[in-house]
Amino acid sequence: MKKELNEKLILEYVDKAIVARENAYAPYSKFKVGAVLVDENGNETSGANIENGSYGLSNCAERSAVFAAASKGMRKIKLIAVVADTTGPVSPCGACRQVIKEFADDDTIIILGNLKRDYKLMTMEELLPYGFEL
Ligand SMILES: O=c1ccn([C@H]2C[C@H](O)[C@@H](CO)O2)c(=O)[nH]1
Ligand SMILES: [Zn+2]
Repeated sequence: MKKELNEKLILEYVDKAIVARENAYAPYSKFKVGAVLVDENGNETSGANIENGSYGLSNCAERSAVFAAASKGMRKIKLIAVVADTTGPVSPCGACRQVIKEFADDDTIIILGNLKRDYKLMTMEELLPYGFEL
């Protein structure tokens, strides 16, 4: 998949994550995050962060996207793009890195971006080296 990726396509995924971010429910932190992922069949699913008045029950955008995809039967993530309104590309939390890894390969493409369309391209292995595996 990496070979087929060019800047135009990367920015298309950044833009899709920006659209997904619009559905974020973040009345407490006001920090909206969006994610879009592509599975091995080319199917796309998106997610946004969904907060709760009991703050600890809030769910990040990345996990929303992965859980939505897995609930539809998706079992292999080939690419995931994440965006937030950050100065540089957003950096996913540790919990989300581990949850993405469950359905990823070492060479799964990770696109980290922001609303200015700055982006950083990396692999799963780079995002979470030495992650937990059963
Ligand atoms: O990579 C990240 C980092 C944070 N959040 C969410 C969790 C919470 O709703 C808000 C502030 O941490 O942003 C994400 O969705 N993804
Ligand atoms: Zn997270």
